[in-house]
Amino acid sequence: MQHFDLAVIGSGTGNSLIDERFADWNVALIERDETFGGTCLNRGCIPTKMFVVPADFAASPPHAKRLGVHLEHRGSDWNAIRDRIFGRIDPISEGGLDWRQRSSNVTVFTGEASFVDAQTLQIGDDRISADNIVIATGSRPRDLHVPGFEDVADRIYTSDTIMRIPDRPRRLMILGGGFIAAEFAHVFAALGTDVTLLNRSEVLLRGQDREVSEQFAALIGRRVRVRLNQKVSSVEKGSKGDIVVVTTDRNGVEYEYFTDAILVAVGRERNWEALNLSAAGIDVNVDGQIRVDAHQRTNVQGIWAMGDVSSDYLLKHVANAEMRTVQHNLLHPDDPVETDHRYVPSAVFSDPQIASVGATEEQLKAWGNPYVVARQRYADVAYGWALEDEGHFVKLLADPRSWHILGAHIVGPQASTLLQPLIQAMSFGQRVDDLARGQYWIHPSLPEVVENALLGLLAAHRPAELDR
Ligand SMILES: Cc1cc2nc3c(=O)[nH]c(=O)nc-3n(C[C@H](O)[C@H](O)[C@H](O)COP(=O)(O)OP(=O)(O)OC[C@H]3O[C@@H](n4cnc5c(N)ncnc54)[C@H](O)[C@@H]3O)c2cc1C
Ligand SMILES: NC(=O)c1ccc[n+]([C@@H]2O[C@H](COP(=O)([O-])OP(=O)(O)OC[C@H]3O[C@@H](n4cnc5c(N)ncnc54)[C@H](O)[C@@H]3O)[C@@H](O)[C@H]2O)c1
Repeated sequence: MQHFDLAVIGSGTGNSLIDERFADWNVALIERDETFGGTCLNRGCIPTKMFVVPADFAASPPHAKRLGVHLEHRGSDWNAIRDRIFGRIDPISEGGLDWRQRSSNVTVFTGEASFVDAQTLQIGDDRISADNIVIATGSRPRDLHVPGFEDVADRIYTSDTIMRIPDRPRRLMILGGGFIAAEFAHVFAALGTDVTLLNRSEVLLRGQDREVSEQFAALIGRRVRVRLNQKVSSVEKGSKGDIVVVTTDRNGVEYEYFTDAILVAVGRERNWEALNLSAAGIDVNVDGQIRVDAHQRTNVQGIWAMGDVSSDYLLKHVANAEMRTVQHNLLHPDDPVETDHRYVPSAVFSDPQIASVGATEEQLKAWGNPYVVARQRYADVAYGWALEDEGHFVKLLADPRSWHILGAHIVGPQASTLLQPLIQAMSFGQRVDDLARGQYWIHPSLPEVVENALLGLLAAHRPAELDR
């Protein structure tokens, strides 16, 4: 049996862990998928955003029209878009595997890892042991079981498969109302597909500040058919070779939709089952989330976990932060660090785009936290006039005692970019007044919408002690 200093399970964020500081370590890297590099690179963040950019172009004519420019979306070449994206990504994945296979200190195992005991892993016919084991096995699309799915299985997709389809469907039914549903609704609608977004609950992007999710639903609802509070009860082949989706609302009323393809986007499951965690005595929550402490340690000495399989956040920047914690703690066992999960931002790259960090207004109310709130419309700053903006805004929540930002929520163009100074302010404890007036804001740039939101907070609620 081969023995290693370190075994890493999963080639997504797990692969990034093994940097040059581990050159003296004998490392095993185990990946069960034929594709190397994990979700973000191959079927997650990166390809989706590479689809969003052409979609943004395709969706631009109505925006341009408001400015007096007559553009026409005369069609998009799905094959060209898809092949450009994967023509860039696939070589990165293949090159990454090739490079790893040639590294002198890393042995790549292709196969599914499962624990034999706390220091031993079985991978197919190979059995290896390691002093330290890092679990970075990520997550996968959650299955949805609907009567009739098996009859149209060749036209049911998940985020893993839909980006590589040979032809863009004329009609697409998206099941779910979260991040993935929101992003693909934009992509396919912009490129010309007739999209229906069907969600079980009454809220899209649940978990966002309520005003943001309501505005998102209103704006995306102009471009795709949004149906809330409906559950799919069955699916069958239609007489014209299409798919008939039968849904039921809360009152038991049935509806029928006709579509050419279905995208199931109802959340993700953590990849824990195959690991045989009980053989190593590793604690796991009921939903398969491996339990870790702030140092990314599981309850078993020498076994670590990071990323989607253990994190509260299924986000790549969080997986990366957790990975840096594990790296440090492996290299400096006497000086361990913790992952900072205080201000985790996220963005939904749809149209409209959404970005947020910190608490929502609903959470602050529920927690009984005192707060002040300000809203700033894009339409009321100079760059918003240039955009002839309609319906986008920044919403800020702050603590009226400390004047620290408690939550920031943006719906509109460049939301993810605009949010960054607010994340920085929260992370470094900057106060609203310092952030607003302690620096220049370039005029007349779009970030003035953030500046004005900050000034709005102060104008509405400025305490006397902040007057200078
Ligand atoms: C469509 C989509 C879009 C996304 N967009 C964004 C975005 O814009 N921004 C963002 O921050 N996040 C985004 N995410 C989330 C992000 O992709 C994930 O949070 C991140 O990739 C998780 O990384 P990971 O290393 O934990 O897992 P993964 O990258 O999934 O890696 C886990 C690897 O482990 C392998 N594996 C699993 N079990 C075993 C086993 N037993 N043995 C061997 N190998 C195993 C898997 O095959 C996989 O390759 C998106 C996700 C999806 C699906
Ligand atoms: N831009 C980004 O950062 C980005 C993009 C895509 C995905 N992600 C990550 O991936 C995660 C998964 O995305 P997602 O959109 O699949 O999940 P999600 O958790 O964001 O949303 C799941 C949706 O499915 C619905 N749902 C759940 N079970 C259902 C059922 N049985 N029937 C019908 N509807 C059901 C929920 O009501 C919800 O609307 C996200 O939470 C996010 O962390 C991030």
